[in-house]
Amino acid sequence: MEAAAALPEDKYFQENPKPVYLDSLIEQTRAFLNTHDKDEKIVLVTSGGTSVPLESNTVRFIDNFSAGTRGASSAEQFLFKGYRVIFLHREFSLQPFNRHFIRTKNLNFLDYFNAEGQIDEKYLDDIKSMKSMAEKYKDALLMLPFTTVNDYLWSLRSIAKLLNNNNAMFYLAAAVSDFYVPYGKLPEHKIQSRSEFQDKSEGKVNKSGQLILDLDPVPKFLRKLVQNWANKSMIVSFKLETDEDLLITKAKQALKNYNHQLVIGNILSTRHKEVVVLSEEEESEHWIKISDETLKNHSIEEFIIEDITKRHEKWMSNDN
Ligand SMILES: CC(C)(COP(=O)(O)O)[C@@H](O)C(=O)NCCC(=O)N[C@@H](CSSC[C@H](N)C(=O)O)C(=O)O
Repeated sequence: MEAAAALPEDKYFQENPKPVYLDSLIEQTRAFLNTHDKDEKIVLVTSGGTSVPLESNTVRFIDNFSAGTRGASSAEQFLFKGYRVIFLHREFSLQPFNRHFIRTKNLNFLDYFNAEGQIDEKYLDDIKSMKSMAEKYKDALLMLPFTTVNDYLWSLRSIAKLLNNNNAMFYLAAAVSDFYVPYGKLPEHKIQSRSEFQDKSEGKVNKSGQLILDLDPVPKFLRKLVQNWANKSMIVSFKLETDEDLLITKAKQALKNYNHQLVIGNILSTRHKEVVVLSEEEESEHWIKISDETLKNHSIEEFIIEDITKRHEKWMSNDN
């Protein structure tokens, strides 16, 4: 059977309804932009994985892996570099500053407190220092959540149109679904596990009780972002692979296909320790690698953002 062709980006937005909260997200973004000079450096950091609901009243969904570490840690580094940050993140994924106390090895929320309900002495300094940093940067950080790939695409397009300027950077670390169930094909109610209980029009479970998934490709929104929505901004996308043999080729292909400024390639299993930066200008691959020793007291995002912000300075001075 012929693979379904991806909807052209504009058609996607005609056929898949906007999230109910989109107008409020746009208002929040406008208000955030209005509280600062328009030529101040700003970055949209996307973070976490998008989900693909299988029913409108969602019981089942397909998720994209991402803890949100890359995005949340990068957001912190951008703030330290004087950027304002719009953090478009998967709801409940890791967040700047808070991330240091969530999903840490063998430590749960209540482990930070003693029997009297006070913060345990041994964690007090860390918590106080993170709290003061979160306070210091709170006015420079706008937190905007998404859940589904549809939430993400509508939000990205709306924010991009407001941000489009050469002092703005797009740092696309979110793990975005490549396949989805178009709104017109989405069953309204929970798919029944036994075919005799489901409305024949859903046809998701066959006679042998197998769940048959029929997903369409997500439109290649990166092209629209580069050529239209944010054509004045510097755009950094991430290429995620699990097979090392594919990484460089796929990252170069993305750069060629979309004509944006940077692709950061990473392998799922080594993403905390090494990435490769490929730019439209340089032919060579620029690897950023950190040792296990360095990783004890630093994050790779410190080195990534150091590199990326230097490139953005150049980009802005060339008055692109
Ligand atoms: C998700 C991770 C690996 C971080 O992990 P955590 O720290 O655990 O959060 C991130 O570094 C990354 O590669 N993010 C990007 C992953 C991704 O989905 N990249 C897309 C490109 S952007 S999705 C755009 C669409 N497919 C298109 O081509 O237009 C891809 O590889 O294909």
